[in-house]
Amino acid sequence: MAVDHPRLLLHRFLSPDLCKELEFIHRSCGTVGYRPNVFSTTLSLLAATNCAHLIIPFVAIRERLREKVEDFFGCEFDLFIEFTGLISWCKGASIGWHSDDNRSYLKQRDFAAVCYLNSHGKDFKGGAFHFKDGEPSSVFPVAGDVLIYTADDRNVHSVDEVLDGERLTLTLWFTRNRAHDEDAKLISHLSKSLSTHEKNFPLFLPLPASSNMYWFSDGVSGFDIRCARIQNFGFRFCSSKDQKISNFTVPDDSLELLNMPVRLKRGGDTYSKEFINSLHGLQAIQFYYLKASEMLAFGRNQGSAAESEEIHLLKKMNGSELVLPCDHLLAEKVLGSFMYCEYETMPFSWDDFSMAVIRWEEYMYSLYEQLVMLVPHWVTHQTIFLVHTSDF
Ligand SMILES: O=C(O)CCC(=O)C(=O)O
Ligand SMILES: [Fe+2]
Repeated sequence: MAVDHPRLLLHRFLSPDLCKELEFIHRSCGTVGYRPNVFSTTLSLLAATNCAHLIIPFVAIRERLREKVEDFFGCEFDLFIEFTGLISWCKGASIGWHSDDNRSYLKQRDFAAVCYLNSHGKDFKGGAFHFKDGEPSSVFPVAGDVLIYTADDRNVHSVDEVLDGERLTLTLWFTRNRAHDEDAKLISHLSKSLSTHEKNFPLFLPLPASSNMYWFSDGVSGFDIRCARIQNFGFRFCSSKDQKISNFTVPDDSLELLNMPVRLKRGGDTYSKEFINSLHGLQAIQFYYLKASEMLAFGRNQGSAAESEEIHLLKKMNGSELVLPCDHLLAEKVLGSFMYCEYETMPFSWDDFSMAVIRWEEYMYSLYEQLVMLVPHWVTHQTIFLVHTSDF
């Protein structure tokens, strides 16, 4: 290891499927981030929005990363994870020379691990990573690769401005300071929320954070990230039948409509299923595109009779689009149409979409079941880890 610049670049550390799954989580749950033109999905956001089951796909990779960092820097069993988050940078985002512990409130950070979930040149333009000194001097993100470095001034680095598309990473910081252990805070939150789960609220349906967390603004106009994400796939949110427009009073802040039941519209069709809120609809759409290739192969033909019946009940109808103060042109400019090109030629089918909604529910439920099984073990050991089935 270079003593002056302790760092490591690992290729293909994450499988393509895991990269896609984490991308699905970010595009279904992410909020506006801590800096301009950045979006983020932290584990505490997932826990706070009734999506704690979506922490499950992170568990194994967090464990592998911690082992790798401890091993490489020779500090076995010494590290706590301080932060885990999916972070995406869209057009205009960049960061100048800095080290990751360069603020008084960041001093606890000892090491960073940045996992690239999509690729430079394919999914976005710009966004190359540079170290000020030492080798490698530049890193061009490739999905699956991980960059590990110390958070101190031996690894001063920068990221070029993103010029198009959305650059996505899973970023972790590690600390030797137990007081900054992310797991302890998450476990206490999870055990409380599982024991006091609202009886009337469906187990794994998303509950939105406050509307301003989804609002992207460039200072002149803005858009809601949930609307922007579905717009890029050709969808719009519609009012649900329960919102009788004639006597329905629009809340003062019309964005609150996104927290109420909605339907989805695409082209001239409105899908008759009601989603509990816009995040629920957004998750279904993102899941359809996550599974798109499988879905096309699997298709309607192999669905069970019960499923086919359910699908036929979901007829198309007329729906009125929600009137929201979203600047669609800005959304397209900021998020880019880069990644959506590959989907443009893909035929869309409502039957396949219905199948995706069913599969989404099964997937969420299976994650929820795993969470319920795991949390007591996490509470006992005060750490988030993979419990092997033989240990149950
Ligand atoms: O995403 C990257 O490549 C690095 C980001 C970074 O430097 C930071 O978040 O501090
Ligand atoms: Fe950094």
